[in-house]
Amino acid sequence: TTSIVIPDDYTSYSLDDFCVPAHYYDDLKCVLLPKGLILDRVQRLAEDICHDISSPLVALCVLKGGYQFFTDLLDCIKNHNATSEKSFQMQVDFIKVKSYMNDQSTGVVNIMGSDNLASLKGKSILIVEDIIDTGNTMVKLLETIKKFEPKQVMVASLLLKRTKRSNGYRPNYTGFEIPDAFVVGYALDYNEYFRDLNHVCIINERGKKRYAA
Ligand SMILES: O=P(O)(O)OC[C@H]1O[C@H](OP(=O)(O)OP(=O)(O)O)[C@H](O)[C@@H]1O
Ligand SMILES: Oc1ncnc2c1N=NC2
Ligand SMILES: [Mg+2]
Ligand SMILES: [Mg+2]
Repeated sequence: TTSIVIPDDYTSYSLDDFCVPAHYYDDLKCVLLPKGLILDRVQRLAEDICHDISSPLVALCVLKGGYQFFTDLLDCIKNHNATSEKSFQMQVDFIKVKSYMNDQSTGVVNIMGSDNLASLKGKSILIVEDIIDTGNTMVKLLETIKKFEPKQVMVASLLLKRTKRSNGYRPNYTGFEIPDAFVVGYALDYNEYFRDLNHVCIINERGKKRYAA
C-alpha cells in the first residue's frame, strides 16, 4: 500500500511551535512528525488494515520501540471493530528485539521472548513495528516467526527510512517514508533516551554526544 513520502527537502517544524520537554530541547534539531499528524495517519492505516482482514488476528508488538504505534493503532482497530458490521477478534502478543547501539545497527538482531511464539501456529499475524531502517530486524524476525508456521504474516511499520543501507525490505503497511536521518520520540529511542517525547523529532549532534553509549 501507499505511504506518505516525506521528501529530503521537507520543511520540518521548529521546536518552538510545539510542546517539547525542556530536558530534550537542546538535543533536538526539529520536529519531523507532530504526534497529531501521526495519530491521524494511524487512524487511516487502521482502516486500510481492517479492510483487508476478516479472520481472527494476533497483533504482535515489537518491543520496545513499537509500543506507542501498537497502542494507538490497536485503539483505532478496536474502535473500527466496535462500529462496523464486519468485525474480527484480535489477540495480542509481545516480543522484544534489539539491534541498535547509538545511531547504528550492530548487525546482530537479538530476539528475546520467542519461546511463546508457538501459539502463532495457524494464526494470521500482524507484526507492528516503529521503523524499518536497514531492514535487518524485520528480515530476521520474519525468518524466526515463519518457523512457527503461522497462516499468514503481515507487517505494519509507522516509518520506513529511505537509506542506502536498506536491504530492500518493505512492509505491507507504512505510515510515513522518511529521509535518512536518525529520528527519536513516539517511543523511538537513542540509547533508551527520548522515548518520553511525543513527536517524532530529529536528534542533533549535541544529543548524540550527550547520550552516547
Ligand atoms: O531496520 P533496522 O535497521 O533493523 O532498524 C529498525 C529496528 O531497530 C530499532 O530497534 P532497537 O534495536 O533500537 O531496539 P528498541 O526497539 O528496543 O529501541 C527499531 O525499533 C526497529 O526495531
Ligand atoms: O532513526 C531511528 N531512530 C531510532 N531507532 C532506529 C532508527 N533507525 N533504526 C532504528
Ligand atoms: Mg525496535
Ligand atoms: Mg532503539
